[in-house]
Amino acid sequence: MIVGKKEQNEKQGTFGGQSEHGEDESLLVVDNLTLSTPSGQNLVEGISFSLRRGESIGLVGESGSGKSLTLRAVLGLLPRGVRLAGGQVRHAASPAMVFQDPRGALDPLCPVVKQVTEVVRYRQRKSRREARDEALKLLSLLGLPDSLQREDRYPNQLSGGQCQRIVIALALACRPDILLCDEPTTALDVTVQRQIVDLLIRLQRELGFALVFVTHNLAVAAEMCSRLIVMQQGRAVEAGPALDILTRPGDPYTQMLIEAVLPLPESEWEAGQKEEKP
Ligand SMILES: Nc1ncnc2c1ncn2[C@@H]1O[C@H](COP(=O)(O)OP(=O)(O)OP(=O)(O)O)[C@@H](O)[C@H]1O
Repeated sequence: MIVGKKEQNEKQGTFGGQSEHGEDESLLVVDNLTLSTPSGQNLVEGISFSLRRGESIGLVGESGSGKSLTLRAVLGLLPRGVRLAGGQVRHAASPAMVFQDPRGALDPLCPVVKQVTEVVRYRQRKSRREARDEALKLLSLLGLPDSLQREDRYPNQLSGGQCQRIVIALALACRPDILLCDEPTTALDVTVQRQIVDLLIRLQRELGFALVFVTHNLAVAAEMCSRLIVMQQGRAVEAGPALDILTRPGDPYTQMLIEAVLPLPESEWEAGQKEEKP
């Protein structure tokens, strides 16, 4: 069952606001989520986590481990052929999603500033003029060049990194309390990946949204997120603070993912230092 704030409040009284003890409640609770095919094959099994405002969690694992399906269940958009077979997702605020393929997520026939303006206008209920001003502010926040703001550029006139920034702007135009990112750096080259990771870290600090970050790259996840869930074949094999998982992996699969991250080549200076030591 995927339940929003209003329904949840009706069912359990306090979810999404202050608890009876005055503590802040979670913005998102994924409780024993199980997704299956119509024939009953489980694709995701028993995934649980919760997030408060400003917290971040990374879902890590190899291709096909169930990360994207988990994220889609949080968004409430399961693909055809996948059904909720057990558990529930409860959110106290509506999430927005940054998809993996930035070009595919944009309308190729509409100038990018107009795309952001339309989302601001619809989601923030602003006039066309106010919405365009707000859209331009968002684009500056995302570090897009002024030229892009003055001229009406189409997605095919932008680089992959610029398209990904526009896709992030579209998600932020919804003023989300929960941001879902599905491998947002996979389609980009390594230097642009770095910029997008830094951008998301800065935006989360400034705007305070809760973040669910899906990636197969353990190093990126550990940098973005304070907690990790390591998934294999639809199940969580390990979950906990990112640092603990990286330094003391409890499961051989996690160990294998850590070893799959290539170490940086040892610099000549470091090599020299080692040789000098007795
Ligand atoms: N619409 C669908 N119908 C049937 N099976 C599906 C469907 N979508 C995904 N699956 C299966 O569910 C499993 C998990 O898929 P999912 O896309 O969540 O993996 P993932 O961990 O996100 O992989 P990747 O990193 O490659 O995106 C896979 O075995 C996949 O084949």
